[in-house]
Amino acid sequence: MAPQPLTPEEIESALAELPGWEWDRERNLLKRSYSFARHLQAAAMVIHVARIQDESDHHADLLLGYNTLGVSVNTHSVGGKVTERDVRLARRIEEIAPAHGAR
Ligand SMILES: C[C@H](O)[C@H](O)[C@H]1CNC2=NC(N)=NC(=O)C2=N1
Repeated sequence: MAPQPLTPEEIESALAELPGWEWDRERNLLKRSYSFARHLQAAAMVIHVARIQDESDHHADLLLGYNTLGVSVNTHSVGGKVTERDVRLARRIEEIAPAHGAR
């Protein structure tokens, strides 16, 4: 069943428990930027996030920089809106970020 787009209140409520994540209202997506001491730490996190995304069949856009990793996500199947699937992916990524040295 297609996930329902979240209301602004639901998004803000979810973000309250996702430090560092923002709702880009213009592009209607959730985003977070992580920074690292070393490039390879950022690159290693990309692989881990990719595995999580394939497991959950929900994929963010990832932007790997010198010592940064940008994550932005919404749900394509409902026309690019923020749903519970995006919040769930953000929570999973937050769970693994500290072990990668992400700040
Ligand atoms: C066929 C496959 O299950 C779908 O295309 C999945 C893949 N990953 C996805 N990722 C995101 N962000 N939104 C989707 O609607 C989506 N759909």
